[in-house]
Amino acid sequence: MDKNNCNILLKNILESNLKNYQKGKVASYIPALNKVEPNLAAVVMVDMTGEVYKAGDWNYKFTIQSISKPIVLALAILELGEEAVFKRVGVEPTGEEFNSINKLVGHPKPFNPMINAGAIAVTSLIRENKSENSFNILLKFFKNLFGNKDLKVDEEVYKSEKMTADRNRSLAYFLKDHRIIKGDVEKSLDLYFKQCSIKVDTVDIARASSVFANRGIDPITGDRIISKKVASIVRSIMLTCGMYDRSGSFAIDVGIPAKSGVSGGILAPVKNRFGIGVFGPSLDNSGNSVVGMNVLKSLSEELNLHML
Ligand SMILES: NC(=O)CC[C@H](N)C(=O)O
Repeated sequence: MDKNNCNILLKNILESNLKNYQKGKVASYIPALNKVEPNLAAVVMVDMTGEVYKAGDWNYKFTIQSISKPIVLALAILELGEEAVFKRVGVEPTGEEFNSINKLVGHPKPFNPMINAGAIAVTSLIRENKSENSFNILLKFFKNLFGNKDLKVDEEVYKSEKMTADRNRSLAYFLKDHRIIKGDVEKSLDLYFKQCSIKVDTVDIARASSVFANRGIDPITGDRIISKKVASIVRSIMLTCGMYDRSGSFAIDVGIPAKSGVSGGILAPVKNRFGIGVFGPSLDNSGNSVVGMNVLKSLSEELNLHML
């Protein structure tokens, strides 16, 4: 695709969808997230030759939040194998909010790894080894997958979440009581808060997305980061569960696997075509970026990206 034309297309799509930020709200249940300007917006695409197209506030930094969930899922499967991971977490949608406790009662194995309960269970599987603590193992994998050696934790957001995470703490202790989490609960929670607080920009999100789109190979460096099978598992779970209880309507409208985070990012890999990252901090009531979803819908229509 001609680079100039594609950059213009992205700019036009972003501008025509920007006003939708007024239909949502910036997350405030983690107090440090509430400081952002609601009308920031960005879209970045990486194609399978490694070309990068971008528009808007693409270098604005935000915390990755739930977009870390598919990444840690990939790491856990690589470290422990599919069987061990899916013994602790399922692969079915819940139709509930991302931090819901409802479905755990009577069914302590979390429904899927994209909701908080399932993600905390997956994070608890990342164990330290003789030479490295579990956060370093996790961060090293993120740096590799994002092609960015400078990734680090936003300390303010990390502390803010840690101090206000009563819901996540209750989910984790419930999982421990049912032996879904086996180790130290506070350690698993701390690792989860840190993974959610890693600072990224929309280019980082698009690059990580391009690895999933390119079936495990980074299109910019040509390095294999994850196996084809792991890329396929993660894309599949994103399609059915990545947008929480909007996943079904998002699949109909947009037709691209996607994972959102409460700071406003969405990672959306289009197999064999593009890694897409979008950003807009104003959220709908399911916790998904309003501008981000609209931009993805327009892109899907303009570039014929719907998979079904
Ligand atoms: N949907 C999200 O991005 C949620 C992530 C956030 N850190 C939480 O656990 O509540």
